Amino acid sequence: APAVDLGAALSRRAQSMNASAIREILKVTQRPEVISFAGGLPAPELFPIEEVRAAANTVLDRYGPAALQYSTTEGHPPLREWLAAQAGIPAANVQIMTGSQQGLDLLGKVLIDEGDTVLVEAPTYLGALQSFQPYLPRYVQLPTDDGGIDVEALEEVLKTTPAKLLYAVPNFQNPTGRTLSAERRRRLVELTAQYGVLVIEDDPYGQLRFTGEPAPSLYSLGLEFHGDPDRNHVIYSSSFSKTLVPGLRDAWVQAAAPIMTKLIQAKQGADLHTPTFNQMIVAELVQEVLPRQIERVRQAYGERARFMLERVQADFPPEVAYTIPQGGMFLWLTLPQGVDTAALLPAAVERRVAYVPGSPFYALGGGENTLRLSYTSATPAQIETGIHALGDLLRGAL
Ligand SMILES: Cc1ncc(COP(=O)(O)O)c(CN[C@@H](CCCC(=O)O)C(=O)O)c1O
Repeated sequence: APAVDLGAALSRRAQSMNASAIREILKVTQRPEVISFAGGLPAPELFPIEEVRAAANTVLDRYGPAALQYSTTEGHPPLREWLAAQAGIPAANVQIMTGSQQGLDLLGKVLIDEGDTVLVEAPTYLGALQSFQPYLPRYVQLPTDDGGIDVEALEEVLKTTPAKLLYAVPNFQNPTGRTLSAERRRRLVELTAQYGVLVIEDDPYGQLRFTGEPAPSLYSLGLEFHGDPDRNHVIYSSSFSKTLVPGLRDAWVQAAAPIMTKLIQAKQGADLHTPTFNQMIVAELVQEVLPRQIERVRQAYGERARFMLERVQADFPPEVAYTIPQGGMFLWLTLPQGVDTAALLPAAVERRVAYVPGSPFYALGGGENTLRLSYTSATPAQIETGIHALGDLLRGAL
């Protein structure tokens, strides 16, 4: 039979796609003997399993077959209404997503034309790069420091470079753990409004603050600036993955009507709707269980972050720089130039410890001497052992 050249059949979009470093590493780190600081996985031992079991039963008792039937693309009304009330906006401006990863993919689909300039932090969340890549943007990297995006540099870029959108993770950024300061948030919202640049505020970690003072979301600053959710140039994306559980794949986007209309159409084409049963379960949990769970994980993650920082200070060579997060799941290491953290990973896994090499978090490459550590899914004992092993490895590599 004649062979068909299947590779040649792939679309240009498909040919531009690449694997997620995190997803690939997770396959390796599933081995029980490996202490993984790689995936931003919530602590499994803290999952509210009994509460989810009870909610599932309540949902089936209350809704019966409707809990297992097709439902609307926009999302389960009680869940949308609860989210809208939390944000102080109409439910029409809230769209449920199947994980905020789907939100990023559909926002890429409805906003990015080939060659559009997309401004991203250096480094930024590699999952966003993976979602945007198939729409063939032109990335421009924004420099960041301990206060997050350098808004002076942003202004310089905007003066010379027309940009379609800016993607930012202002709270406890993935991968650096940094937080955008309040005054820089105001400046960023003003500048992007002035130059007509849409902002995607990706905020799955906002509730996981364990120290310092909260700053207003870019979305709320945009609302203040425009006075109307349907004129807000800031799009907000968040998720129940880090505050409740990731496996139910429940998240949401807040956007102005012209964008929301297209997001819904894109979602119709993607998965029709987020699983009905999962949405109803989450809607059962948001009133009482969610606030308790947030307190629980904030406490636990704060302890684990402090412990990991203690161990890093004790066991790592002085040449290693690290960020000090105020919340979230990550801290970010910068090693001396010339160290290649991707090349070091196999030796780390041999010592039964894993991390995410930093280079995939840079849209335009670089960062070979950086790496990301997550402290949330390791117990204090595992943190002590894993950081000690990593310290030995890094000392040997310098
Ligand atoms: C800034 C940011 N935006 C969206 C997501 C996706 O979270 P969900 O789809 O809402 O679960 C994430 C989740 N990232 C984690 C989880 C990915 C884990 C995995 O690929 O299994 C990580 O960076 O390790 C994120 O950090």
